[in-house]
Amino acid sequence: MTLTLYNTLTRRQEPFETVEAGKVKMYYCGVTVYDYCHLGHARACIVWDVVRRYLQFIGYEVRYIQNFTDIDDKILNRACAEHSSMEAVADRFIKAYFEDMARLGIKEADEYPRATHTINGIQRLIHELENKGFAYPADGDVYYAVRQFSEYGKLSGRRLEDMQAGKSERVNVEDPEYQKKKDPFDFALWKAAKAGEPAWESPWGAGRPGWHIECSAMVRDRLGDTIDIHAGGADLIFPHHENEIAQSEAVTGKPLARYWLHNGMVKVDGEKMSKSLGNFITIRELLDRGVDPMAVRLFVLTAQYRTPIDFTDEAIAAATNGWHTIKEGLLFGHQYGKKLGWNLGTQNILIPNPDVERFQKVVNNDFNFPGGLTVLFKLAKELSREGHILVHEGKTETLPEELHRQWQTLVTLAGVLGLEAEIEAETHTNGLTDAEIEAKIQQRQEARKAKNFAESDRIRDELQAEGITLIDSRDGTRWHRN
Ligand SMILES: Nc1ncnc2c1ncn2[C@@H]1O[C@H](COP(=O)(O)OP(=O)(O)OP(=O)(O)O)[C@@H](O)[C@H]1O
Ligand SMILES: [Zn+2]
Repeated sequence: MTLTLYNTLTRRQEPFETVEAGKVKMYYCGVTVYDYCHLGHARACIVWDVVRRYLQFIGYEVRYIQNFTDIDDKILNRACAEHSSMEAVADRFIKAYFEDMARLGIKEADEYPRATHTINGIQRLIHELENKGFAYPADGDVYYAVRQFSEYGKLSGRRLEDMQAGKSERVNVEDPEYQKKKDPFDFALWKAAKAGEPAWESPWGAGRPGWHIECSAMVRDRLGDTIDIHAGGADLIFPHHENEIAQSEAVTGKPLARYWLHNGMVKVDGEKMSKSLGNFITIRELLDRGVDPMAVRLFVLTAQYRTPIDFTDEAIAAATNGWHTIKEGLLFGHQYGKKLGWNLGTQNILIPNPDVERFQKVVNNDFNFPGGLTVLFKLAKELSREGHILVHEGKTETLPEELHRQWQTLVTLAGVLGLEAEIEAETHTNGLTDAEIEAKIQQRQEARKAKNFAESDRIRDELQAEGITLIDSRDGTRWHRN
């Protein structure tokens, strides 16, 4: 079974072959820290978290680096508005980032370099670019000369000539930078200090780095000249990633990344969810509304990672339903394992296991996580069905060992997608486990059949006292915790 990935660079799906056998070097362009993260950032972080988990699951050793852009006009504007410093704003939102991502179950990256901690690496790279004729100073700024890099545009498929024709969208003649550039498409590697802004000494005068150069420097510092996967949102293909390639490859003469992978956008009414547009919901707002973090993961994973998804209340509600189904399956072992006489920990689910094979086969096709989820849903539904049979009939249809294998498979595969149920909270709320509640409902059914209504009322009251409400209907009795 080979993993094949759609590579934005080649516009084809290709077999995944790493530079070094068995090892993956992966870099993801993280957030600019001037506000709380929204659902769009959640999608990007969840997708790359799951990609990393999956690569580890299939046996790779993964080194995963994610940056924080902690110097930027937007951060400076916020610091100014709050009479605070750029560093204080960045620190506050980095802290918030970790809180939000922990709630979503995102595993921490191996390292989180920050632009302001990489100034030496950035300056080294600019210096080399200048020596090789790809960069020129202009009045305290330094610009990258895009026409010197013959492959400029290879990632995005944009050619300078075409952009020239429609240049109005990109070029602002009023912009003071425009006056300094040799070509309107040149971009800043270094910006001269403005009064009151943070600045670092450099051979070009005091100033600060441009945005694109920080990633080229961080990749080189932490991972080397050529990495396996460079990831980010599709909104970064142009100009950010195009410029990263131009910077890094001009210096090293080697490909910056073998595979360029891009997640699709979370949209609202067809537009990118974005801090700048103001059409966003933050992760903490969504979770504080009571949306389960695992439902957010499911919302993200039910779409192929490259396709755009619309954020709607209905989509979140559907994901919540889906999560309840998977959660019931995940809790099966905790509820019924003992009763089924499982000897926990004695099985090795990975040999030979058709469900794991099916999961891997489908996900190997360009990280098809929605396809992988169908395997999880099948297992979860089957386990829930057996759970109900067990409660009502005292035994299961399938052999306990086989159910044990199915449950372990579900837990393992759900873990690859970062889906985990909180065992204590779910099975022991109000002192009664789901199985105990189901058993009491069954006793009450039997009392009612025998027309022993005093007993059936007693059971109802007993459950009510435990905070459990029963709802009788023609199809049987449903229940919920209050
Ligand atoms: N709506 C979205 N859907 C999916 N990914 C997104 C979305 N918005 C941002 N991202 C991704 O999140 C990561 C961090 O983004 P960054 O902090 O640069 O946000 P941004 O694009 O400036 O956001 P905004 O436009 O909201 O200010 C990038 O990889 C980016 O592509
Ligand atoms: Zn980047």
